[in-house]
Amino acid sequence: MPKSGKVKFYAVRRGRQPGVYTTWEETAKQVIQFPGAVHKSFSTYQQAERWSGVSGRAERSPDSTYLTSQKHWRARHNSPPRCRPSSPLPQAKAKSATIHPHFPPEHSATGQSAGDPPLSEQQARILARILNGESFFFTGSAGTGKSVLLRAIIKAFKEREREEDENVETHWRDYLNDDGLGARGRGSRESRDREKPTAVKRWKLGVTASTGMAGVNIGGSTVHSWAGVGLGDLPAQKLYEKILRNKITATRWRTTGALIIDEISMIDATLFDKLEEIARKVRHDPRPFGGLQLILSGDFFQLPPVAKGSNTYAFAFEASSWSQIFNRDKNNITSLTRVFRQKEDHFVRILEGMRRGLISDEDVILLKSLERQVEYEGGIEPVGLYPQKSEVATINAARLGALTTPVQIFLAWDVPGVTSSGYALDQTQATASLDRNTIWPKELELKVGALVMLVTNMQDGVLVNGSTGIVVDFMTLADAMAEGISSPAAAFGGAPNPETAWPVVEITPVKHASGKHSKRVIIPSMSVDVLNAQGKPEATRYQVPLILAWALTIHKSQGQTLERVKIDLTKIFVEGQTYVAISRAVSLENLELKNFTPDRVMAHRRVIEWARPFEQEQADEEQWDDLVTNCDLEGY
Ligand SMILES: Nc1ncnc2c1ncn2[C@@H]1O[C@H](COP(=O)(O)OP(=O)(O)OP(=O)(O)O)[C@@H](O)[C@H]1O
Repeated sequence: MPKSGKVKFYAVRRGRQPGVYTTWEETAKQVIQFPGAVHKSFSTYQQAERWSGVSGRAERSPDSTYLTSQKHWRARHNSPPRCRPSSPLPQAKAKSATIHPHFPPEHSATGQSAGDPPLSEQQARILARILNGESFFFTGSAGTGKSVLLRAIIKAFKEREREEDENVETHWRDYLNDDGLGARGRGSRESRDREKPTAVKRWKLGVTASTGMAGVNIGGSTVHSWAGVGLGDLPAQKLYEKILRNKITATRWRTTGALIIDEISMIDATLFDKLEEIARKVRHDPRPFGGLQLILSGDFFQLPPVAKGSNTYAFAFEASSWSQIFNRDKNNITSLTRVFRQKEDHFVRILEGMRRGLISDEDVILLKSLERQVEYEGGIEPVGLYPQKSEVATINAARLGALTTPVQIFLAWDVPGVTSSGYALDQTQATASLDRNTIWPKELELKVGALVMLVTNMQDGVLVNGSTGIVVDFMTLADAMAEGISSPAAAFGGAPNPETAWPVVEITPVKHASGKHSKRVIIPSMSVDVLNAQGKPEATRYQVPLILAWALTIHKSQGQTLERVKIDLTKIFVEGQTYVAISRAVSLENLELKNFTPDRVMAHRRVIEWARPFEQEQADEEQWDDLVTNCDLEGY
């Protein structure tokens, strides 16, 4: 159960059997599909009982309370553990505090990329397990820091890979040059015994995602391109043969130690199984995924795989090979539980219910009350989120057209590169790839007064992907500096033309983070790469990293944190869409919601059923951890 505070007791006021429950599984039985169900979570039993209005009917189940670690407990005891009467009261949960991780040198995690916050204890623990070579799937509600953790993992692997490259080079030199003849020669006993360096590099990491845009966001490619499977439509055997014909792709499969796939919720089961089979065959290794360490990230409650022709899809967790890699025995699925994006407990709780398709009557009333216009000081409007592309284009064009100030057009400069198989793209292909895989526009029309959103991180930790503002002027870099207008350090990376007048943007003040203020910045041209599977640019676009922000598709907003949001839910058409949209907002105060009705809250039934046991088990384990941390246990 995600928490900004600690949640332990579920009070059901209206449901099949009102009362207090200690597990979500029991609670869900009372409220799911019960018309008008009302429930709420509390950190103490007394509060929950009072709120439920039902006394003496608590369904406290010892079995569920001590589920996972009780295996260990029961090996020695006949009864569940109890705190000694003299034991101190439970403390605030230490594990939700932010800490700087400490690891032994061989597993040191140097942490997050520039501008990211330090990892929480839970994020750091997952990083440590991944650096120990375990395949791992980390999931979690929106805003629990999956992307932050992923960036830290990539950074740690890159550092290790550099060290490993140096070691492998030395190892080969020793292996080949021993006795001056090489190990293939007559060499000494020592040289014959020397182990041949392995082809697989443990720290060589494939950085991929299910979509091009998600891939660009983490500095990787699509998993399709990395794997050399094109659209992945052919049978596995045909794809395998295709890969063998391409030496570079086959070598990539064979030498990689670990593979990241981000936004795994959008990969369907058939592709997952095909990749697994290909991995075994290409790597000549019978283990699942050919022994490749798999690092998956994503949230199945968010956007599902894109349905093709038949309009049906199966989730990756329904793939037949999934449970060979991720299962209870390995304990290698973890849900990040602390929500960082939203600070209000109440909002976090509403989102948590919504993620599972649940909404109480009280919360419906609250969400309906958000259909109002929020007045912001300084007049910077919220970003509008809509389900459909066509709506977005119309709204932005109309709003820009209504401004009477002169238009400034910034044309992107696209530079073709090469694909991972060495094929040089032409100009049209490069532009098509950039349009498909990035949100950066080919042609950007701006006017003073336009609402814009930044589409890249500025590495300063202040201006981030998703920051919004209003264009207030156009200036050369020199003039802006003379006027004291700040220019992000990253802005100089693209060596922009000194004669060009670039947009000056008044950035929305960030209310919910300390040390951040409204400010004017000049945003010159910068660059974005679509990388091929070898990490080299397949195409590069130089452009001002802004888009019009009166309207944005919910799809493109995935992964973003938005300070001021306006959402129209009229045309919601897929499970998870309402949740993705609303969870972009950081506060209820700065959220405008149009046309909210409970039926817009849809979660996929198969995802709910799949997630329940492991989320339950994790919640129980955390309760267990609390118990042993906070209690002086009797019986040991
Ligand atoms: N350990 C942390 N300490 C403080 N803030 C954090 C931490 N981890 C993440 N955050 C912040 O929480 C917000 C959401 O993080 P992030 O985008 O990584 O979440 P996510 O789980 O990937 O969300 P989504 O599923 O919506 O894409 C960001 O503003 C990020 O800086």
